[in-house]
Amino acid sequence: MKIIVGSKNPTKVQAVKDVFPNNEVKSLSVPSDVSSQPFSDEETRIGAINRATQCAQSAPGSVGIGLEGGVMYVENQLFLCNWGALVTSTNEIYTASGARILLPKEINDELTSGVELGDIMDRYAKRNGVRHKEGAIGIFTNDLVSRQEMFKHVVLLLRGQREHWEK
Ligand SMILES: O=P(O)(O)OP(=O)(O)OP(=O)(O)OC[C@H]1O[C@@H](n2cnc3c(O)ncnc32)[C@H](O)[C@@H]1O
Ligand SMILES: [Mg+2]
Repeated sequence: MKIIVGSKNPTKVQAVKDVFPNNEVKSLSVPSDVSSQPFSDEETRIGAINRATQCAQSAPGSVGIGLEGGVMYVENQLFLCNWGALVTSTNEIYTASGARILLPKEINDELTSGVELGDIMDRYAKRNGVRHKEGAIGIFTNDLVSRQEMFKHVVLLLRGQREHWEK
């Protein structure tokens, strides 16, 4: 069974390889068909499903996985949110969410003026390519949890649900 991940972002591709070490894992750049910076749980989840569906349809018999990062409000405070989706070759859809952590107010202000989180994070952390490495979650957890590790947990939730329901 071939697995196709809907992104070239190494944190996402490597998370899938970690969870499916015995499968062929390919990456494919597909649009999420939601905003480049999703602003709710719902929008982020739909982005993940859209990516996974396009991957599954790109090669008959394969499984598609979509991973999407976004932000969401909880009682007027902005949190990082993450969603994953796994779509089978018969179009069964499994979804799971990842960790949520609070983002500082100054990031909220820049995001609402239209800048993408990935770009804000590089300036904020004075690092390069944060979205492809530790991620915002790495920066704000003192590098204890990386973006890849967070996505790995999401992919484990996807794999486990599929195994449970297809038994
Ligand atoms: O190439 P793709 O797969 O699109 O990877 P991406 O890094 O753009 O990631 P997403 O589209 O899933 O994330 C949506 C936006 O939120 C940003 N983002 C989400 N989580 C992030 C994180 O942990 N660190 C840095 N940027 C993050 C990301 O850079 C985008 O601007
Ligand atoms: Mg993106």
